[in-house]
Amino acid sequence: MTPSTPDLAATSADPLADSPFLQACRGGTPRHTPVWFMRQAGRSLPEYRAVREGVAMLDSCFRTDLVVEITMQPVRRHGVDAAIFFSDIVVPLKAIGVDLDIVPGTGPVVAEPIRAREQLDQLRPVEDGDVEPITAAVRELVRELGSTPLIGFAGAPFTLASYLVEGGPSRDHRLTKQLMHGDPDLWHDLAGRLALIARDFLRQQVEAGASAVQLFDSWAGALSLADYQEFVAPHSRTVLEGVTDLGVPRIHFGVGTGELLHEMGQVGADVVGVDWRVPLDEAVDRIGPDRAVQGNLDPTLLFAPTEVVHAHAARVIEQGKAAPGHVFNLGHGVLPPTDPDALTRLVDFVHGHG
Ligand SMILES: Cc1c2[nH]c(c1CCC(=O)O)Cc1[nH]c(c(CCC(=O)O)c1C)Cc1[nH]c(c(CCC(=O)O)c1C)Cc1[nH]c(c(C)c1CCC(=O)O)C2
Repeated sequence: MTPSTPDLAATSADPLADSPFLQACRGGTPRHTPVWFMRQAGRSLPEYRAVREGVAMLDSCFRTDLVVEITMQPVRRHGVDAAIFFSDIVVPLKAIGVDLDIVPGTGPVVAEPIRAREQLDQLRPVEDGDVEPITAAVRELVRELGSTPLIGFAGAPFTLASYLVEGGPSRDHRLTKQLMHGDPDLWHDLAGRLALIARDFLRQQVEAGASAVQLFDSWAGALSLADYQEFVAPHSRTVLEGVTDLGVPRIHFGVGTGELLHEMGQVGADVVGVDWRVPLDEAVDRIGPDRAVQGNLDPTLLFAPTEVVHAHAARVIEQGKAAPGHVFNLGHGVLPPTDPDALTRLVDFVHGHG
């Protein structure tokens, strides 16, 4: 290169090169502890409730303008270190034509719950055309977000299967476990199809510009370790290892997964999300020293006085130092009645403290 040639590396510099979130995911020590919140976009924000007025949840997920606006809202308001793409775990199922809806106050409800082999054919692969408004939103968001990374996500096979088999949210996942143990071949076919759907949905988001992914196995904590290993781990591995070549950090999270943390780290995760039940230093002992962690302030603590929230947050940051990288988050999603100012104060505290 002659001295007069512009330095290409400098002119096309990667705006995400200094991202504290990406550095922590990769096991580095960024300038401050990065923080984002599961469900940061949503009902805790008055600006969210305003734009969602009169628009059904699933319709909003297929409207590029709304996805972009809703994803940006918490980034503008709280100054979090990552955006999470506004969508839902059932969106790829809706996109391939599964008859389901998201009922306010309940969650996903499936018109014809899956109980028999003949019903599996509807679970075909997600093609690019099925999710065009969504990938368009990802492309637009990545431009608008600049130096803030975008996290893409999908629901893991077990959590998706639970909604499809039960027909809606379930406390005990009875029918799902009945299928697993009563007809293991059908279970593995179902979970295998869901794994390909989740994998392809993640790939589509990353190819459109998302710079990390999170696989939500929210309800995996309902399983014993033995059942997780036999019936779930191989399928979650298909999803996470199916995006390895894209080179983005992979976060894997579930609720009540204290007994599964090690295994969840072994199915292709770079970062293991931990709920509030297990202190992060103890979680690191279980997961092993070669994974970053994400978590884990109890979301209900945000209803406590600020000094109590911050004392607990300081403890989370301290305990997170046991891991090679720590992304601060809640132990599960933001609860809708949370005061958004409490979230903004928490972001400022984490940035000033870590
Ligand atoms: C289990 C699960 C679902 N959806 C999701 C999970 C995994 C995460 C978790 O464990 O919480 C994932 C999800 N759903 C939503 C996001 C948005 C991104 C973000 O985190 O900010 C994410 C990451 C939006 C949403 N998804 C949903 C809402 C609320 C709908 C509304 O605003 O009317 C939002 C903002 C609906 C939904 N969808 C689901 C539930 C249980 C609900 C709540 C039902 C209710 O209480 O009304 C299924």
